[in-house]
Amino acid sequence: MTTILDVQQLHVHFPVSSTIIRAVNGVDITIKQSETLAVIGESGSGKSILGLAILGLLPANCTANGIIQYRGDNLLTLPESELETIRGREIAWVPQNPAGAMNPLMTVGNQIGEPISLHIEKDKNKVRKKVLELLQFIKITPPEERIDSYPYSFSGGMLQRSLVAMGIAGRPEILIADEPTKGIDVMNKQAILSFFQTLHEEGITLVIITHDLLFARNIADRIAVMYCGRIIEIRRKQEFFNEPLHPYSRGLLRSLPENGLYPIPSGTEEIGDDGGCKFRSRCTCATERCREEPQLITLLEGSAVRCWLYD
Ligand SMILES: Nc1ncnc2c1ncn2[C@@H]1O[C@H](COP(=O)(O)OP(=O)(O)OP(=O)(O)O)[C@@H](O)[C@H]1O
Ligand code: NI
Repeated sequence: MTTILDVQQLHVHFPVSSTIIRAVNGVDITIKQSETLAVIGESGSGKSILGLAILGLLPANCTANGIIQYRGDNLLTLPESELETIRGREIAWVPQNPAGAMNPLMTVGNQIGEPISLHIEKDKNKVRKKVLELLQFIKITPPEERIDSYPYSFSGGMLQRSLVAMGIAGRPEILIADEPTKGIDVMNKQAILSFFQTLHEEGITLVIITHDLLFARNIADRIAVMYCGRIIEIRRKQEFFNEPLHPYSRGLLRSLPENGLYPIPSGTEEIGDDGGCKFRSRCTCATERCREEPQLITLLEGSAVRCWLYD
């Protein structure tokens, strides 16, 4: 399969008072055209910052280094004007927090239509027709009655689905969605799952950032696990759920209700940036060697783990 996005040695650092938060700390990941990749990992592991770095939407108070190769360009060094033409049209972002992400003073229809009129179609009537189709697709019905509504009149699930519609309105090659199922009920989750499946069938490359392992299992071709700003395991979905390799991944799966809800132990000591494995204070398999940072060890094509157990 062809590579659509190649991230190499990505670092995103936030200098905060006397220290540096290494939100993304050396991520290497190759995303294949038309695959669905789920990025999982606990809160603060750097998932959203990784997504924002790809979109060129990082906050101003950070520094980013490395390579994000897309069609011959390093997105990290591309001028803002060029990033603007890529954003929405080629790579789109579905942000977390639907309520905060929409403009309360603009109708939902106009917001969904914006990427279409920016990138695809100037004719207002044709844009409206496309927005109606999108509303139908995300099951906000009847579209004719909903298109001129303001966000306050939508439920959380409807707003979340509207954000997905905004993301796909510009017909992007790559859609990156940040926690698309957060805080929504089972019905809405099911609806989001089926839109993503349809998009996947249409060949759109999907990167889904999620806490929800079961959602990841339903939707993904591959699973990438982040821990402290690094990818510690990336595997085909089936392999990952059958036999997770990294001790942290094994802990994640054991914490699922169906596997007994065993919690991952919290660390006994705070591990600073001493160059060793960040998980070692919580790891039951840790040895002396783990004071040294493990490399990402490639197992098969597209499959790797960062742990000395597999060296
Ligand atoms: N604007 C910022 N200034 C300083 N630190 C930040 C900023 N944004 C994020 N961080 C830090 O970067 C790290 C990674 O954050 P990120 O939002 O990517 O985590 P996440 O994996 O998406 O977490 P969650 O699952 O809670 O969304 C965290 O330690 C966070 O505190
Ligand atoms: Ni996040």
